[in-house]
Amino acid sequence: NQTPECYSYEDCKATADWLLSQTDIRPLVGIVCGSGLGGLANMLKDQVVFNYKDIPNFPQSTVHGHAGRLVFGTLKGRPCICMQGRFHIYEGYPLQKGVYCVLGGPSFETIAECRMLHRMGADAVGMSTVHEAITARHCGMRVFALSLITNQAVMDYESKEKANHEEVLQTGKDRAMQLEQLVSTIVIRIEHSNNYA
Ligand SMILES: O=P(O)(O)O[C@@H]1C[C@H](O)[C@@H](CO)O1
Ligand code: HPA
Repeated sequence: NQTPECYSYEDCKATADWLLSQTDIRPLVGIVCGSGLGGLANMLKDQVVFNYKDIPNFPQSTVHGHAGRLVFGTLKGRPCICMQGRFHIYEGYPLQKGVYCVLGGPSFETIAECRMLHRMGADAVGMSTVHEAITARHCGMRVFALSLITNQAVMDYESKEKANHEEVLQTGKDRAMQLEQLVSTIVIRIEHSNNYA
């Protein structure tokens, strides 16, 4: 296993599919065990254990005291998964990040603005979501936000492309079914977790 430049959706799906095919356990909770805390995984009953080196596309633990094992099992009857060893940016792994930046709108960003935002670390730009998330947190709500990336930001002065609302609406339509399924699944899982609380 070599550290890739980045992990694509396909890489991650291959890893997940492989793991799911190896065990019937479907974890509700994931626990990442840091230095010296790998023993937490020993609390799991009915363990199914994988060494990181045997898992397709999986990074390797390099830090002393990180066993490099993925442990499935149950904790107090609830299906869980423990990572005995985690990964750090200083080990050379790419950060799987997505920074959403909000601007006031209603006009789309200029090319100069897109370039500036990109340099500042933004991966996506929009005109919503952040305000709602801030307000909801202010009210003490737990927040999960999900943004569909509907169009590419135009970064090139030579480009003939221009962000437009028709494309945004079309992509929304194209992905509606997947989003409906994703959101329903998330809602079901939230109810499920709350039942255990
Ligand atoms: O409400 P959202 O964030 O989906 O709406 C976006 C922002 C603008 O109103 C419009 C741009 O196409 O879509
Ligand atoms: O390109 C965009 N910019 C800002 N807001 C947006 N909402 C959808 N697409 C965009």
